[in-house]
Amino acid sequence: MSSSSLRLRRLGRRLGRRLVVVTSSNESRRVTRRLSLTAPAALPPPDGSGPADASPPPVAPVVSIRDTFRRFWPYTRGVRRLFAAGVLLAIVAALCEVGAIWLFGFITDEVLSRQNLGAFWTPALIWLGLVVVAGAASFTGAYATALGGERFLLRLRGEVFSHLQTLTPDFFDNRRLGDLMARLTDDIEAIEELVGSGVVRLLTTVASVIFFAGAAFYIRWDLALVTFAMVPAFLIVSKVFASRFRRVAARERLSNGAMNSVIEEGLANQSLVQAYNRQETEARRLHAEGHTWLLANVAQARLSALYGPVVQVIETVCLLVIMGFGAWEIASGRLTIGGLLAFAAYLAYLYPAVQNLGQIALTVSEAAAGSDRVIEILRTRPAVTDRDGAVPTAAPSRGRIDFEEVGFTYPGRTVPTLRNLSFSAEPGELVVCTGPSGAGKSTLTKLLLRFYDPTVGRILLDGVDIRDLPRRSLRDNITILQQENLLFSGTVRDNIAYGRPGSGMDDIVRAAVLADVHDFIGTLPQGYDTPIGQRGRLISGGQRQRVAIARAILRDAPVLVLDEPMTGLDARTAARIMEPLRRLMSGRTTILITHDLRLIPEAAHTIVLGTARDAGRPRISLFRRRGTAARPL
Ligand SMILES: Nc1ncnc2c1ncn2[C@@H]1O[C@H](COP(=O)(O)OP(=O)(O)OP(=O)(O)O)[C@@H](O)[C@H]1O
Repeated sequence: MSSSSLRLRRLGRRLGRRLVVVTSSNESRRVTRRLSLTAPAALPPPDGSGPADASPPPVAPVVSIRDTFRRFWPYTRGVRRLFAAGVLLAIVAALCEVGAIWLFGFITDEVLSRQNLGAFWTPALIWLGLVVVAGAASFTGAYATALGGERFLLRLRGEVFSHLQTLTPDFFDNRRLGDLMARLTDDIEAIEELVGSGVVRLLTTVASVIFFAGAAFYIRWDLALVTFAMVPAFLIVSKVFASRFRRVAARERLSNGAMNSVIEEGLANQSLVQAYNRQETEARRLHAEGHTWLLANVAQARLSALYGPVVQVIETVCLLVIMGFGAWEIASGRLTIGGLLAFAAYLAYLYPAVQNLGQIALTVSEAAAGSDRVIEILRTRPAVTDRDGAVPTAAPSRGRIDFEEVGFTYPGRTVPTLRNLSFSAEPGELVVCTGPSGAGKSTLTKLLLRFYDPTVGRILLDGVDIRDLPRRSLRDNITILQQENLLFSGTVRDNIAYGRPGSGMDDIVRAAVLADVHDFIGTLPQGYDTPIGQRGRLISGGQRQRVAIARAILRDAPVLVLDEPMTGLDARTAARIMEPLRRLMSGRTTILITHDLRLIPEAAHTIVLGTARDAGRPRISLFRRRGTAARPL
């Protein structure tokens, strides 16, 4: 085999491999990662109005590629210029490559064949110039496309996240957090690959195919026709391998997900694992999942390794065909050696571009599957919305609360959780809500915060039906303190200031003093700037509770809901919290949910809720009034 044909083969192989193998494996990995994460999602009703977020998670609907574009193309506003620049610059780079290959043929004929060094310099310099321009264009184009794609992702992710924040907590109770996270990451990337960089890739690949095929035709149209007959072979091989890649990569993603959950669970529950001496069990679980992952990866590697030689065989057949016909054309004086080499080089660029087209088609249809899952979230309506013309309450409100004949049944349930619940809390008054587990005490809080609306009856704040208030205004008037108070992983100061963003240090310290946590904060290494770890795990339960009380004091809302504030605390810690709690409750309308009847002062109003065992009876079985005076604990 001549050195020029060897060079051609190498050139063809290198280019082909670069454009084909890498793309295939990366794409299929990405695509299958998404497939493996496909999880139950809510199906919108046929009228397209979307499911309410309280519905159970069904399967995501199938959305056509056109609908996907219609839905997400508006998000490219502001970045379309970047995408257009990406396309134009990629086209410039491709044109430069066409020119460079032509010069390669020219140098072969005019310089090498004729051994005329004088004719070398000008084309060599132009070639170099073209390569520099192609490099600069391709760099800038890739940069513009990446920038556009990332901005698109940022906007879409922000939009989906904001929408998720409008959905009631029940939506999240019915979903797997990991699945939602996958939608916010992988699935949104899939949409970008379809609507953003996918479009750029498609246009530039089509342009490349036209340029390289046109150039090959220009050199020898009959030879081009013969060699183009080989194109379907690339497409078939590409398709066969891509589908296998997808299946294998899907297995890899599945086992990767399973392995990650074992790691996540094991690490999250470290104290339980160690306390129960289950380290070996966890290690065995990880090994089992890791082994499945290993098998899937080996299968993937096997396919990748096989793909190269198969493509190489087809390339060699192409090359031999070109050589055979080329030799004949050269012999009959219709083609020069330089022309033949340039022709072969054009094909070396053309074949991968053609394969890329097949790959794009696959990616596009798979990416549409990911976009279904995001559309499904965007279509989900909040179970509770603001009424048109809802007017905010006076800020702050007086804090009078009325439950009037309130009844509530959770979506999908038949037995009501609450029935005929009526009580009033005057401004500053304490109402204690007690009853057995499952009686609906926390449900009452959810209704007050409008996470749900009552099925019957109504709830009033200062005499206004809370359905007539914007939810933001309603919730600004209510502070909730739960059994397990949720803290963030920031500093103590961040966590207290969360109650009222923009609070000054003086206010934060005052709240901490009232919550009896200031002295403790003083013992921390960095005082108020000490990080408190994930969910505040670096401080004790009682300390967490007092930080949460400081946060609630800073928030300074007229209505306070305390949901089992002492649960999980020992008697001494609970006693320590009493005083700050009293200060917090003082002057606020307080609904205290508790099992602990010792907490109930004589003067408080008490609501006792019934349980499901009270078959046939109203859930709210008793409303007792022990007194009328409003008194803190
Ligand atoms: N999101 C939900 N969907 C369906 N049913 C729910 C939901 N949340 C709670 N329930 C049901 O409603 C009933 C009341 O629950 P709730 O949490 O209000 O009880 P609770 O009195 O606060 O109980 P505990 O004292 O144990 O905290 C329970 O039977 C519970 O299973």
